[in-house]
Amino acid sequence: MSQNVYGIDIGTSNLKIFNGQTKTIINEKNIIAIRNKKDVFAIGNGAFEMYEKAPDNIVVSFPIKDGVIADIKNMKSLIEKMFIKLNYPKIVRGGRFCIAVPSDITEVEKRAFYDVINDSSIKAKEIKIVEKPIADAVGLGIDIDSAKGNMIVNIGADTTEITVTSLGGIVISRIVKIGGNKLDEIICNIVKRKYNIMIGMKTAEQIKINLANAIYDEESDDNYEMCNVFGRNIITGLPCERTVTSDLIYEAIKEVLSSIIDSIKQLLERTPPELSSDIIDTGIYLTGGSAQITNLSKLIEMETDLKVNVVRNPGESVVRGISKIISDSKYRKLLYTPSENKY
Ligand SMILES: Nc1ncnc2c1ncn2[C@@H]1O[C@H](COP(=O)(O)OP(=O)(O)OP(=O)(O)O)[C@@H](O)[C@H]1O
Repeated sequence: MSQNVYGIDIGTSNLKIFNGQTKTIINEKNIIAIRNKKDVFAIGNGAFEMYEKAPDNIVVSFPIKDGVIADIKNMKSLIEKMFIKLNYPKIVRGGRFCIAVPSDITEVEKRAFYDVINDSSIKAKEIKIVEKPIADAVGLGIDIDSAKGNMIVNIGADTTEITVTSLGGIVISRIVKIGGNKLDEIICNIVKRKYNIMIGMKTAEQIKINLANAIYDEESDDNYEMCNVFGRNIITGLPCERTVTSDLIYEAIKEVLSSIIDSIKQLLERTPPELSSDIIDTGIYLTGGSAQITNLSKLIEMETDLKVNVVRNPGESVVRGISKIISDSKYRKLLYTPSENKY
């Protein structure tokens, strides 16, 4: 049966919306292009096309920074226009909304996510929020009411959220401000340092997706890969092309990956022993778009001696969880309304 319900995961890099009418998920870049400081020129994937290419009168920006809303005005405009673009405006009238929020942020920051819908032109009947790791757990198919402890590590664009859940709640959780964007940034830096070539963040992301490998064996030819990149030579100022290899990318990213693993180990050390034994049994669940880095799950397994589970399309695990939560009344207890604070 179709339902007038919508689930939203507002990430730093991607905006994911579940539509209960069509039972579909859309996943677009969470970015907006504003022309002449006032007109919304483009949103989502269309605005991302313009990123790092737009003339001075068009400002292309991401309204979320480090997992929290940095620009509420643009975030509201983006959501409103996204619903119009997806042709939802007629059906959302009177709809019920569920928004996922990071757990390790302040109540004021959580309230801002709620206000994105509440203060917009969308006429919602009900708006609830759910903690992201809880939605992640439901999306992973974990029995949320069980007394068994689970560790979920969600590696997104700006953040890594590490959480231990049990009995439908969060036992401990920590957000580290490191994710896929940090890797893109250091890939830009190493290409500049090594080859005197300036590349954009989009090119760096493509290099990461094609070449990043969390385990690199210098003795083996199997993991040696390369790709051609285009940029600007900082000495001549001219456009140029250059081959970048996987060993260079490994050297660049290995420290960032090891600091993520250190944070996982720190949370394991703080986990109550009874829950630790459950985690030994079930292993760690790895989610978020950056979980797709080649061999990252294997590296975490080697470093922690724990099994690591990765699901298909890990970047949509949270929104898959929200879709289940909002569609089934048995999950209603996981939803709440944040307190009305001013920010
Ligand atoms: N195949 C891939 N290999 C490596 N990284 C990838 C791949 N696909 C996507 N990513 C990275 O995943 C990140 C986006 O993941 P995700 O959608 O979970 O983040 P988000 O929810 O927008 O961010 P956050 O959780 O930090 O708010 C980006 O940094 C992107 O480059």
